[in-house]
Amino acid sequence: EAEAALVDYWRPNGPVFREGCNEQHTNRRFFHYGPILPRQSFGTTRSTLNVLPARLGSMPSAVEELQLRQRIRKEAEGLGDSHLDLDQLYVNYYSAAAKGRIGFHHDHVGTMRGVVAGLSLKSHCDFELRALDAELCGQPTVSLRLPARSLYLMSGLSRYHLQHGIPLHSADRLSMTFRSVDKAGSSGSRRQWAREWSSLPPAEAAKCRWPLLPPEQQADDCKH
Ligand SMILES: O=C(O)CCC(=O)C(=O)O
Ligand SMILES: [Fe+2]
Repeated sequence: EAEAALVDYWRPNGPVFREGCNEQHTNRRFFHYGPILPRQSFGTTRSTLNVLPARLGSMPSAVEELQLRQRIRKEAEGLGDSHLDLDQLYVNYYSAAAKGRIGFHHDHVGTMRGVVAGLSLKSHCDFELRALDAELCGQPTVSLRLPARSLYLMSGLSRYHLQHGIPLHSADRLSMTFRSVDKAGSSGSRRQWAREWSSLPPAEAAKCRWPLLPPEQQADDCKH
């Protein structure tokens, strides 16, 4: 039931379909929540993410109602990442008809903290891992089956060393990838991370890709 609601929300021609965008090279429909992303960091397969320091947008209400972040944190306990805010979310809809896939890449190290968590919904898929080490070049990739309704966690080797990718698949799949913005390790100061979206200079704002949901109202706003 919960899975059906999530799949329905992001389905092709569903309620938020128009707010997503197609990733040019790999035909995924893509929705993003949390930090503001600079436009120029899109379309590369090398690093998926760079962020602009300002307040973070909210998570979709279904994510909070299902307590997905709390549930993932529980599963990731013991992986050595003590700041699992999981405040950045990519939702990818891979349509079989559109030949959706994702090429080999590393998730950005430096702007995103250690653990990356991914949910696979609607269909299973193959998840491929490869090493770039010269001595392992030419070795076959490692292929894992991610079952439908499963969670994977990348840390250590899979996060920092190997690249991952998802090849074409014969059924539609929806994935939700959660990460944690590394505010401490980034170039943004505390004050910059607290910036309201409305205070971004127009020239800077024009170069951004905006999350689908704005920040939650601050408690102070409600008191007036
Ligand atoms: O669809 C997935 O599970 C993987 C998505 C992914 O690797 C990414 O967004 O960086
Ligand atoms: Fe990735």
